[in-house]
Amino acid sequence: MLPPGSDLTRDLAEWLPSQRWFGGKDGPIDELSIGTATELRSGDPALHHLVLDVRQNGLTDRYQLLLGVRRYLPDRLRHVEIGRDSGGARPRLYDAAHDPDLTRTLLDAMADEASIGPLRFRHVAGARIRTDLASLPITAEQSNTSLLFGDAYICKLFRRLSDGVNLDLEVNLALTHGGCTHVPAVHGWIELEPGEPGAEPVTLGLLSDYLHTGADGWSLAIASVRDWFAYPLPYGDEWAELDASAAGGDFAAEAERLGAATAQVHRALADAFGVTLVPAAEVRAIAARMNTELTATCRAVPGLAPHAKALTAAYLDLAARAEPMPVQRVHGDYHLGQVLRTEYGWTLLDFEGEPARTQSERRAFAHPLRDVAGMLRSFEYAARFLITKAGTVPTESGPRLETRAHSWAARNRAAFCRGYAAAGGADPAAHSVLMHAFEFEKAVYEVRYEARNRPAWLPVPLTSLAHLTA
Ligand SMILES: Nc1ncnc2c1ncn2[C@@H]1O[C@H](COP(=O)(O)OP(=O)(O)O)[C@@H](O)[C@H]1O
Ligand SMILES: O=P(O)(O)O[C@H]1O[C@H](CO)[C@@H](O[C@H]2O[C@H](CO)[C@@H](O)[C@H](O)[C@H]2O)[C@H](O)[C@H]1O
Repeated sequence: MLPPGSDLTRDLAEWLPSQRWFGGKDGPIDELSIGTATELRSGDPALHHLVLDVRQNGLTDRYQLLLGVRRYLPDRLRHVEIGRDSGGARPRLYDAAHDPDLTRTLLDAMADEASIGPLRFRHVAGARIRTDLASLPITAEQSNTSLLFGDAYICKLFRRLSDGVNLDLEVNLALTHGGCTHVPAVHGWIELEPGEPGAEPVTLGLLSDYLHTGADGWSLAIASVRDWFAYPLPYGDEWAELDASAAGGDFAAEAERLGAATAQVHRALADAFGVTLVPAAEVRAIAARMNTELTATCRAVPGLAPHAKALTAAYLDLAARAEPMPVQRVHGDYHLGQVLRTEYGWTLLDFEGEPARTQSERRAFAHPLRDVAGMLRSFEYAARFLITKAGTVPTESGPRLETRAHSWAARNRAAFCRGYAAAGGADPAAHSVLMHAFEFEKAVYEVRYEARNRPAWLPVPLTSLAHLTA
């Protein structure tokens, strides 16, 4: 049984701001109410699914919570307790995503395709969901919470809920059905019935293959940069002549394979969702929007202003192109942290798009080279990450390291583009106007993202812009 509503909402309002995934940390919670409460398991422990309506600054966001209820709380769950111990006067409450005794209920319900209150649990046709696995939450800094079920599944529980079908579910289901092997296969999902007739269900969770042998692209790339930075320079001052292929941990072959996998996923996305042509007039409007974002970001982050002229020139070139532009569904927030290298090749994750964009902006068709530009930005980031983390590179400093970073980025950017074009994607070298505009657009987004979320990282996009616009 849940405690009285007023106690529960007070406890939740106190607890939410301390959660990594809570998106409203920059302001107070004006009001918190319980939108839906669904008992998924009775007894002790009990499991309730809650949708919380959280009002801040005149806007309401919805969050989901698996609420565990126990008479006695074992030590292993103390760190996720919600509210205070009342000395036995009422049961203890906690975040049940951390309780494998309760999360098993999700697998059972997906295996049975159960409908419980407004919740529907689903599995893909013909899938046999294993229900004998205990869960472990991934502890990485994430905006959602993912549970690992043994080595078999990863279940991503979306914390802040968006209206309608989640993009990750939509894209992964379509690509899985189309036989694309560069995304983790989907096994099941959880959804909330729409509040209004005719509306789409709201996706609550997604159960996919857990690629337990995978290593993420960012870690692999950083290992390669570290190796290159530590590579001794044999010919006195001739360091500027060296290219990054000299180091043992060269990443270029992987970058090339990643480019090929990206082109194959773009082809699969085009097959699944179609391709349309944006007329030239609309391309001009896109270029104008890029410039508006640039102006707004320069106001917020003055360090961007010295690059504004070069960026505006690239947007004007795009506007002057006077050609229709083919567009399709794309990844939308493509970077090295979104790809996993397994023994079978590269796998792409997280098709949810840029977190700061609206759902319809994220679903909108775009030119596939936008993703290519996103990944090129990521090579720039990887190349400079160790430089901004002062003290991690013992050998050289300042301009010399920047030269090394530049040569690593150039080598891997070229390899990625080569792999992309060779596998049938549009050749980035033949579309320099698009590539410049898309890469600058992404860099502006990054400047804004870093200024808001990770100010210590702001020099990374700014330094790389200095190189790209020189
Ligand atoms: N299918 C998977 N197999 C293995 N690891 C995964 C899988 N999906 C996600 N991960 C790991 O979880 C991390 C976060 O996943 P992601 O989908 O990007 O979540 P979020 O939207 O919360 O950032 C990834 O960087 C990756 O390391
Ligand atoms: O992965 P998310 O969907 O949360 O994407 C956001 O955060 C990313 C950082 O985690 C951010 O990516 C930027 O930093 C990366 C290194 O940490 C780098 O590889 C990317 O190229 C760079 O854009 C992403 O932009 C943001 O939307």
